[in-house]
Amino acid sequence: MTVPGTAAARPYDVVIGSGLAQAVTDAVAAAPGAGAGGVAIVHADALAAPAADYERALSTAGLRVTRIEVPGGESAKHTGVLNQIWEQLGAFHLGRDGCLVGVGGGATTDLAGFAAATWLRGVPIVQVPTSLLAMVDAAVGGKTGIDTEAGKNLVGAFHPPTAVIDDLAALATLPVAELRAGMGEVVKCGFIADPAILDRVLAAPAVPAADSPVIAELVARAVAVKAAVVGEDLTESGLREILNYGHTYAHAIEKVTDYTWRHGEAVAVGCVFAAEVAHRLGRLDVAAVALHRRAFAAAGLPVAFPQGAGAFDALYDAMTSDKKVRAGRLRMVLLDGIAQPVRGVEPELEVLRAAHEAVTAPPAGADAGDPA
Ligand SMILES: NC(=O)c1ccc[n+]([C@@H]2O[C@H](COP(=O)([O-])OP(=O)(O)OC[C@H]3O[C@@H](n4cnc5c(N)ncnc54)[C@H](O)[C@@H]3O)[C@@H](O)[C@H]2O)c1
Ligand SMILES: O=C(O)C(=O)C[C@@H](O)[C@H](O)[C@H](O)COP(=O)(O)O
Ligand SMILES: [Zn+2]
Repeated sequence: MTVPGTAAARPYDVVIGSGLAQAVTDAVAAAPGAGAGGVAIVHADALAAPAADYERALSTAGLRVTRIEVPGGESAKHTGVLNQIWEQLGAFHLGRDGCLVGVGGGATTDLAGFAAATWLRGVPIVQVPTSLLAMVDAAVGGKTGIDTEAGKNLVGAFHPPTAVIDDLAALATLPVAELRAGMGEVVKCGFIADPAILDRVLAAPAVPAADSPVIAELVARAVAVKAAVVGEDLTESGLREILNYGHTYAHAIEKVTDYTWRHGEAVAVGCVFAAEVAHRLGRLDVAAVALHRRAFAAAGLPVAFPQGAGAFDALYDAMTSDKKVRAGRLRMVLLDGIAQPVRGVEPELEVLRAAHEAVTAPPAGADAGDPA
């Protein structure tokens, strides 16, 4: 699959398959500079074994290679870890004709991508996502960045990769709770653009096995949604905002829980929150709101945030850091129907509060609000 080029970026391929080690070496060879200035593999600690395999293959191809290990997960999206990467790139003398390779979940590809965007004011990166979430979303589209005290992803750059290698074999070692979290972004794509995703998830309510054809189909469908959008609007000046469906509330959940909620879990509740807002504005009917709860729950995801009960002010404060805010006004992506996203809706505070109450009340007779 190819992500179309824009005025600001070249087109690039997202290769989806199993056993794609050679594709990583080929992608580095095809990047501008072909890795001649050195190749630095930035990988999460849990991915040391595949990173070592890529290192061997790249060395065998005659390239100078180093590995930079970072902690897996959100805690690595910080200036301290980024600084260590910069120091190691300096010691390795990675040149403008060098290349980074990002290996890990979305936190690692966001971090490695930002290191690539900033080192020497920008060097190529080949992204090798190893979580479901990173394969369908984080590694595709060029949003890179880190978190700050003020909030999530507040420092970053648009820096598209030169290739993305989605090796589904990597999912074999991914903990099931992480696989489930990745379904949050997959189901989001179902609501904003591809209802066939919702049909698949509802037809078999369980997290699909990592090596199943269902996962392969869902990855292809979700990547197609993302590729089409970022191919039209890399820098989020318009259409790309639809990929942020559910994220206004999701990022607030992540911040107020100190990132103990996984991103994909928070996105699931954030989409239910957005549906509740849309319902109160007369945009979505009760059935569409219920469909949100059924689809995310079918994928094993939370559809409520009971811990947030009474915490509206803290969540609202976090929501005001949302990048879609303009002139101090919170702007949301909502739906006018399934696969009919609308951008730039400015709900009144009382609507937000009511939607918050609807998602913080524990669902009757269920415990679907707690992440695993
Ligand atoms: N840039 C974007 O467009 C974009 C899009 C969506 C999400 N994101 C970001 O992505 C991050 C979430 O990504 P995530 O859900 O992948 O979480 P993550 O990167 O935190 O990974 C979760 C854990 O799984 C481990 N892991 C990853 N792949 C593994 C594998 N194959 N085997 C064993 N362990 C593995 C990681 O090292 C980590 O400990 C968030 O920071 C979010 O903001 C960015
Ligand atoms: O690619 C995008 O654009 C998205 O909004 C995809 C989101 O799933 C992703 O979590 C993104 O990192 C959020 O970006 P932010 O600009 O709200 O920080
Ligand atoms: Zn997201």
